[in-house]
Amino acid sequence: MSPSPPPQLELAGRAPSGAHRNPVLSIEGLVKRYRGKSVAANDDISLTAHAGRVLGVLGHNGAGKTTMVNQIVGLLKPTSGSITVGGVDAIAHPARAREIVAVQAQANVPITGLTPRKAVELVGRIRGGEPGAVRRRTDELLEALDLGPWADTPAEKISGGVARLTAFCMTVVQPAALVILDEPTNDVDPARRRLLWDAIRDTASGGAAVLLVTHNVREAERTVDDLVVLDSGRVLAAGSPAQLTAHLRGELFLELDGVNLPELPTGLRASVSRPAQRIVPVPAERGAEVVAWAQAAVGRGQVERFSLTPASLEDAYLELVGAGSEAAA
Ligand SMILES: Nc1ncnc2c1ncn2[C@@H]1O[C@H](COP(=O)(O)OP(=O)(O)OP(=O)(O)O)[C@@H](O)[C@H]1O
Repeated sequence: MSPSPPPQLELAGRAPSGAHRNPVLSIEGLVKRYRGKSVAANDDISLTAHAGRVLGVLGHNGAGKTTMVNQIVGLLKPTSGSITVGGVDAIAHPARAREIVAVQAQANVPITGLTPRKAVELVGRIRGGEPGAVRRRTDELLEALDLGPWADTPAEKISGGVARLTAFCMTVVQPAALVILDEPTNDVDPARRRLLWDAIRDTASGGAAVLLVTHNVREAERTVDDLVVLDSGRVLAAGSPAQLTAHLRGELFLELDGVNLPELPTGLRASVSRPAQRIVPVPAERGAEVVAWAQAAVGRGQVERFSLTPASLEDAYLELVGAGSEAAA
């Protein structure tokens, strides 16, 4: 049985209860066509981001995420549509809008000649922080991300992951109304990635609207309040993780790993089929039967490993953008 189609979901980041009436970022009908390209990189995107909330933007390679970010910060001029940041028309007045935005770009800013601590303090001072406060905030961030061992190491000797975390600290060392993070977890090890997700939540708790661009659907599920799923430049779905997965309630997902996978039980069909992996939606009432079937297949050596779990955001995402997504692999 294949999962039922996703319901019509409300448009991105709309305040769930009217509690967030003043969006920090509001995008309406955004279109960007690169010269010489027939397909729009952003095709009628609308979304809002609110203070105190994390808005995740999910989408696989080429979905149009970075194009959207570059327009918000004035690096690219939209073909049409509007972008309002803190009440300022960000297309007409990009410099004014940028004053209240902090961005961690996909590529790290080079900090050659500095240490992580010096780089973070320097940005804090450049952005108008008082020296003592910047020092304290830098210490706090370095500790929160367990960067102590590298804090005073020359940039030339730090790893990609430490450089990525340093770039995050540089972005949030001074408060900003809108914080944009473009793939902040790239290259970061699993233990520090958890710390980083906590730090991202703390950034929103501190009052910022956080726009988080990520491929990491599994981890984003625990961090974001609202989500926008982009595909081929368009908003495919938007809402909270609970809204996006609601139609899959009562559905379980069987994941099978092995090089000689057997035929599935009658009536079941894989939604993801890779050479040594299947992901199979299973109605909850067939759970016990399917576990017995999978255990028998393990006994015969046809399945190396299996799991049966409730639907996750990743399952909903795969259903939306298609199983071939690199993002979800
Ligand atoms: N400067 C450019 N000129 C022409 N086409 C571009 C340019 N930058 C991006 N594109 C195209 O626009 C589309 C969206 O790209 P974009 O980089 O915004 O996607 P993305 O979701 O950020 O992808 P990724 O996750 O790989 O960074 C792609 O088809 C890409 O090839």
